[in-house]
Amino acid sequence: MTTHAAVRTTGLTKTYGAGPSQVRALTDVDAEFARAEFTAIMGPSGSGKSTLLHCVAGLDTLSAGRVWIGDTDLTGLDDDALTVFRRDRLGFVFQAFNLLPTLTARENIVLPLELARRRPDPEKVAGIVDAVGLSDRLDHRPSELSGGQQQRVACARALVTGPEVVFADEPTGALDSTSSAEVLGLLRHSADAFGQTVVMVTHDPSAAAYADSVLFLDDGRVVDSLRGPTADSVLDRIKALEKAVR
Ligand SMILES: Nc1ncnc2c1ncn2[C@@H]1O[C@H](COP(=O)(O)OP(=O)(O)OP(=O)(O)O)[C@@H](O)[C@H]1O
Repeated sequence: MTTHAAVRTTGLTKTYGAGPSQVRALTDVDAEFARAEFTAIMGPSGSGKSTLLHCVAGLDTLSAGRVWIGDTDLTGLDDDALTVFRRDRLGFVFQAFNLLPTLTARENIVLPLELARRRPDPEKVAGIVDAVGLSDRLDHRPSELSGGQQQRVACARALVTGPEVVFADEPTGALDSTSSAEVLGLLRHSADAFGQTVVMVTHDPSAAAYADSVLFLDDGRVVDSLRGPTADSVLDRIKALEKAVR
């Protein structure tokens, strides 16, 4: 299956649990995330944002439907193939940083290359370290870094393998506004300078304004989208959705 989009879903449905306690987190989601673009996913709490991100990133299984990354049907891969695919082709940034505490910043950054038994290209690694502005903190452990610095290490780690798609789940949720701007600037740069596709879940309209477009979810369905968002236009759209739901 050839597709122009970097990431595509058809009929993506996800339910948790069974019987009366079953929760339908996503219903029949058809979505496309354009190549080399930065897309934000927004929506009220519980609307299915994290579930969508986890399903398209191969971190969770679907109940129905399909997910393609480029020409690869993720739903057709077994667990081992999926692990290798995620390691080699995707990057992840989470709200909680998820760095290994006993490793230095430098060791955390190159870990994905080591896991893939790929030799770090010193020039490339230096370029990424430079882009994240951490050259003087590389020998520090995560506990010796600020939250913003830890998240920049996590971004460098996500970018070091040159992934096609970077998935970010509330990457600025635990950061102050200055650190948030640095991390969002990095994600923007990875789309603009490296042609990477970025898909980010956020609650924050000013974070979404860094994206090329915004996909709005409500109650497990895609209900709206917006190109060229600004913080104000995103906020207006959210208010309109809230009114429509009421
Ligand atoms: N592991 C799980 N088991 C059962 N229900 C779950 C599980 N994970 C999520 N859900 C439910 O699925 C729905 C969507 O959750 P999800 O976390 O994707 O929403 P969200 O939009 O990311 O929310 P938030 O903004 O609060 O993080 C919610 O009703 C949630 O309670």
